[in-house]
Amino acid sequence: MAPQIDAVILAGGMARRMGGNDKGLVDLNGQAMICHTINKLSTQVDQILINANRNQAQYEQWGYTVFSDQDSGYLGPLAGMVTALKQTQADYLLVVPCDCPMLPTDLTARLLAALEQQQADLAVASDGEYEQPVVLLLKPHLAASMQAFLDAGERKIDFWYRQHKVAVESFADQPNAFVNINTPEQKQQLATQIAK
Ligand SMILES: Nc1nc2c(ncn2[C@@H]2O[C@H](COP(=O)(O)OP(=O)(O)OP(=O)(O)O)[C@@H](O)[C@H]2O)c(=O)[nH]1
Ligand SMILES: [Mg+2]
Repeated sequence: MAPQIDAVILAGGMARRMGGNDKGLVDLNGQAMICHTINKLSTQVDQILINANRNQAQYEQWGYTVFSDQDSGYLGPLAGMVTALKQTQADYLLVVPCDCPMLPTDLTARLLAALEQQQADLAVASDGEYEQPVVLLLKPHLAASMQAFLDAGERKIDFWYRQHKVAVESFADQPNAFVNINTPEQKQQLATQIAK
């Protein structure tokens, strides 16, 4: 039987480089940025959860389950991940950021295959050069270790996952897959590219 896979889209940051506007909700070519991410994921997972610390009602309008960090201190992406890991009933949790609108359509399948083949606890995507620490496939039992890491005051995601058996899956075949939008200038550049 195929494993159940939930996805959580992280939209819980302060988006300071975007000028403090909620990054998931800023317009990218006529749609909220997170809608581009949702469109990429919708056929890849059983359920999509959205992690946001403000504007929850606006995210709920699309019918997805929205939740905020258990710890409301803006502790970084791990705070959203650990909350989702504790909530999910699925076999795996796919984690992606809201600000990567060009994610691969075979992201889940390839991360799962890598994880299973290597009998790993988690899989991380790579662009061929750099690992993408907020693009992960996780087993829910990892919640305890992630919570302990946060409780110790640690925040760096790759430091956390290196404590476990990690499969790295390269998407070097899709050069724009992890284009990451942090500033209005980057958003404008991608909008122009998509429109071409
Ligand atoms: N749940 C949660 N998610 C976060 C937090 N900080 C960042 N993220 C998410 O993690 C992903 C990557 O973070 P960044 O690109 O640094 O986003 P950001 O922190 O909102 O933006 P900056 O303030 O410009 O750094 C984004 O999807 C953010 O929404 C947080 O404290 N809690
Ligand atoms: Mg940040």
